[in-house]
Amino acid sequence: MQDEITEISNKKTRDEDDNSDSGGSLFSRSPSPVTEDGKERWRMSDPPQEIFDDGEWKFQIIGEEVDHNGQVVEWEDWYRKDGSNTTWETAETISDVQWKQARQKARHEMASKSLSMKVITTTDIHNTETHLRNDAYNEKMKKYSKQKEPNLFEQMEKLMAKHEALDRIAAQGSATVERSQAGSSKVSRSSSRLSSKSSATLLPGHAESFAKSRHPSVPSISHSYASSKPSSSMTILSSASPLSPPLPSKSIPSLKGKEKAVICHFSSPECPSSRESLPLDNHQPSSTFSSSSGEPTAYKRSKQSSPQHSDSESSQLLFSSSNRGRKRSRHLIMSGSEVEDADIREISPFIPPKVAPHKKNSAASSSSMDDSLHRRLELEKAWNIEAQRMGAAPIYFVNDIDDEPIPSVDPHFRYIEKSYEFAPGIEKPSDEFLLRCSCKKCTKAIYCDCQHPSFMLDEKNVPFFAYDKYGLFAFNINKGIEVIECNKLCKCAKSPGQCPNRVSQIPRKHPIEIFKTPTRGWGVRSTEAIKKGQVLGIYTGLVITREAANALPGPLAKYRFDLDGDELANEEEENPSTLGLYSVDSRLHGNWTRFINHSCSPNLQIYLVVHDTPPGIGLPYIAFVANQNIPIRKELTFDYNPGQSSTLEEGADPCHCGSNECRGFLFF
Ligand SMILES: C[S@@+](CC[C@H](N)C(=O)[O-])C[C@H]1O[C@@H](n2cnc3c(N)ncnc32)[C@H](O)[C@@H]1O
Repeated sequence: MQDEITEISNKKTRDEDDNSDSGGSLFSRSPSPVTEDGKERWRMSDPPQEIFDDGEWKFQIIGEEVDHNGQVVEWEDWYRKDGSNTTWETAETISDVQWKQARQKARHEMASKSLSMKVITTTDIHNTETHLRNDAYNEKMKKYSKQKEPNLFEQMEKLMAKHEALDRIAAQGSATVERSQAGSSKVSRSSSRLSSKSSATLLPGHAESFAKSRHPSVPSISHSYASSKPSSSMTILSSASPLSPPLPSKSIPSLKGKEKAVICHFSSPECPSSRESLPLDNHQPSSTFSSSSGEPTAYKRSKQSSPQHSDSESSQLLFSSSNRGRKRSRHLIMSGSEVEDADIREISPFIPPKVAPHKKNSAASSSSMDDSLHRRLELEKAWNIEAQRMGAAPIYFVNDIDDEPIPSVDPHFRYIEKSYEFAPGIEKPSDEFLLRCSCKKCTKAIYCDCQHPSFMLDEKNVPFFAYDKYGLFAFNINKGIEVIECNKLCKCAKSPGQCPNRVSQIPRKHPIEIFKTPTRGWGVRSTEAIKKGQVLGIYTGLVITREAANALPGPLAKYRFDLDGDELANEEEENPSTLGLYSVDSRLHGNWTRFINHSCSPNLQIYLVVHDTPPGIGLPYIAFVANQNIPIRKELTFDYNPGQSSTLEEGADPCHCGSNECRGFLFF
């Protein structure tokens, strides 16, 4: 049999060579199925049968590509027993397929990565590999059925026990600190008390999907690309109150290996991080760091020991003492767990803000002051721990307008600096679908494989990058086009800073103040001047379907951002990348960008960028870039709806952007 196949394939190669000059399509190059002396050389399989059953066309796709013109396709990865490898297949003949060894291995690897089947809601069937995965998955399940079924409940119990153990350690740690600081200020005591613990919990609905995941059912082929049926995968979300992670303490287990742990108080001159970063008047929030002497308050403070900056305060983190110089890898230890992130290049300190002087000396006012201050510190702490873990500059809350200490965020809100969370039923496509390049340095887009599907082409169809050599956005693309950045799998990019085409992935370097405005709720500004073209961050949150987003009642839709790039389109312009499948909801997960207010004359604009999802599937990030030089502490704004005219529509709120070009109303 094998000889026959080899013979057929050799013959085919000879024939192809003979016809190699004929040009034209793959099919015009194929030899005639009949030889000159009238013998059958090879036989084409029949075209697909159009079987309409309940209105569905039943066919299966073998391999990764199909020809849209309905012509015969030759496949590289498989052959039939008779040696042919052409065309579409009906379900009945599919068992005949022999996978080539390398592909077989790849399929099994793909299937073994996950027990759940990915269902990608996309019209792009080229990328779904639906049959391939389905088939490989079935083979794998057949193999598994002979083995002991993995008990996922047991695994979950183990996981929960582990988290409980960590909680106990953290609780003991906090108690140790509390005892050792008896007599210190109220703020530090209450911040210990309010520190919460982390535990793993199954959210409502997940228990069911978890149980299902023990006997996952393989979605049918037609489902896989005809609908966005939720997959049976399980999600365990940590319910650790992100607002108050446990305080690190001296009783926390030490660093791995030989490195010695030192306690770093941000306000202490001993702290490597504070020494590097001070004095940084740009990094200080306006109301909290004004200093009459002109010397930055935070710097002055670092020289004195204040009870407000005691060990138990939120700004306490542990760093590895092996740090040398600025570009080192640090170990950041939080609540007994160690996070190592070589990408953390510049850790800016979270410096506890100055306490405003008490005007009234009554116990009541001082306790409410403590409470406000405490709430602000807690939120700043939670957000900055996460921002800092991602190597991003600090975030502060400032209110010079009234007594509201912080914006009202949901108690379960979780800060995410630079990625999406996905709602149950929506899965992030696996990294297998990511493009990758093998350039050493991505100096020219034309040589960078990541740019092949890009629409960023000049008039000669030559691709170009979206950023200039200084890492600034070049404003050279049509609105709505997805910028394709290199990703973690590319050869060029060991870390975002090393590739000129990973700009939106570089940790944010500008500190952010979330401040109360007189008329627009809370807004955003930076404590540093910002250059035109500087990319500031991406909108993060929970990815939900468009249907779910449309069902959100008005007030809840405030933090919704549709991933269709409509905000980029002008009235006259068609948006080329409108897929409109998903929205991002930043009510429960998100970052500082959720506070960016609208202006009819904005100083930021947005663009679409992909780096950890494939292009063209409706899951880009929304990146914010300065469209002009922005002075220090000027409010950062973007236009929520650039195509909107100023005609009043029902439900529109009055716009208070204050611009001369104000269109008068806010539209969503
Ligand atoms: C995404 S939120 C921005 C953050 C918001 N200011 C807050 O305090 O949470 C959008 C909401 O902010 C308010 N907002 C934003 N820009 C505004 C403007 N130019 N005029 C009036 N209200 C504005 C509106 O209430 C709007 O629904």
